[in-house]
Amino acid sequence: MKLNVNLPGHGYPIYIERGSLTAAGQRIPVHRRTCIVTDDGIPAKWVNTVKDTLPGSFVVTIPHGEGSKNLATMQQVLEQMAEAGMTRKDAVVAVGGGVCGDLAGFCAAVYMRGIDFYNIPTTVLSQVDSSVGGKTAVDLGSLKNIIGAFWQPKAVIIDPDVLSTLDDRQIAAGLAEALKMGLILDPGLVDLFEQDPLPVDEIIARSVDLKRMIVEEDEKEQGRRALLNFGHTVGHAMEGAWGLDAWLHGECVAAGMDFMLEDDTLRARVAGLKQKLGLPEIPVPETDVLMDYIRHDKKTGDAHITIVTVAEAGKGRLSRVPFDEVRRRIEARKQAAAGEHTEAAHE
Ligand SMILES: NC(=O)c1ccc[n+]([C@@H]2O[C@H](COP(=O)([O-])OP(=O)(O)OC[C@H]3O[C@@H](n4cnc5c(N)ncnc54)[C@H](O)[C@@H]3O)[C@@H](O)[C@H]2O)c1
Ligand SMILES: O=C(O)C(=O)C[C@@H](O)[C@H](O)[C@H](O)COP(=O)(O)O
Ligand SMILES: [Zn+2]
Repeated sequence: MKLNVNLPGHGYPIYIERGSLTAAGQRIPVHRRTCIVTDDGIPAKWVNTVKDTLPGSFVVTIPHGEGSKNLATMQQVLEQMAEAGMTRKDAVVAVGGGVCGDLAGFCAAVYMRGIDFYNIPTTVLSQVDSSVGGKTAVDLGSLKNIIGAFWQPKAVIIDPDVLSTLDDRQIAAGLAEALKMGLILDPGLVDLFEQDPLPVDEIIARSVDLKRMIVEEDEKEQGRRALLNFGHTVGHAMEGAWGLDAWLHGECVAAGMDFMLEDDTLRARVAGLKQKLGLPEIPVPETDVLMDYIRHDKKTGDAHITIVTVAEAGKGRLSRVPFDEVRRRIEARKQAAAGEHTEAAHE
């Protein structure tokens, strides 16, 4: 299956095909030098399959995990690109999850003020969400994605076969972003999560298409693209507050959605789906700590913040609210959770 992201002057194809890794060389034009950025948790067989199809390519491997998504690692990658003599005519190819893709894409965006970038996502999360749309970034301390650029890839190659080596925790965390996509845009996608076994290929294809659609509509997040931030306002804060490698991004997004669901029946349904996926219950940090992180949310301005709420599956809503509305929501959920625990103890 091939989708096209139609953007003025810099549109690109997304290939979704089992086995497409072996054909990467047919999708990526020959460059003089191609820097493949990967991490040390990604099975070598996937990286070598790509490398073997790309003449003139070399591999730069970063340590796995969110702890690598920073300026220090980025500098090391850029130094290796410079040492290899890469020019403006060369390309960066990410083979990995969202960490590799975000960091490699940002390297491509700034190296000699911008060179070609290709994304080959190898996690569920990166296949359903991060590989498409051109958000590239690194973290600053424990503040998520504070330094970055919009830099669209030239092509995205999604091969669901690579997920065969991914562990269950990572699969669940990636599916959380797909569930997010359904909750804001597509009730039919949410329904897919009720099926057994989970129709993972269909979930991937449908999520990617939704992402394509919203990126075409609002490439630089001036409006509706912010819907994709559902669960992230509190989720990013939880990620930072517990330390970036304590919980996975997708797990925190799943936890963060709870604060922004506006209907009890839907909240119960989502809780059931999260449990079915095996997503963890993440303890909620101190409200003041969360609020300190939320002050750095990219949707904040002066005393207000844009939040994404969902009252009905498929109907995400953006609203500009006073900053303290987020505090109120966090406190309200904490109180509700405390009440549920007391009730359970009395049963
Ligand atoms: N740019 C965007 O639009 C966007 C969207 C969503 C998330 N993100 C970012 O993505 C990051 C999370 O990405 P992620 O969930 O892919 O995590 P990740 O990149 O850390 O990958 C997860 C782990 O899986 C391993 N791995 C990757 N592919 C594998 C495979 N095929 N088999 C076995 N192991 C494999 C990696 O080594 C790593 O340890 C976060 O930094 C988040 O902020 C960005
Ligand atoms: O593509 C987008 O737009 C998203 O918001 C997707 C999110 O899943 C992703 O985590 C993104 O990096 C968060 O955006 P940020 O601007 O808050 O960093
Ligand atoms: Zn996300």
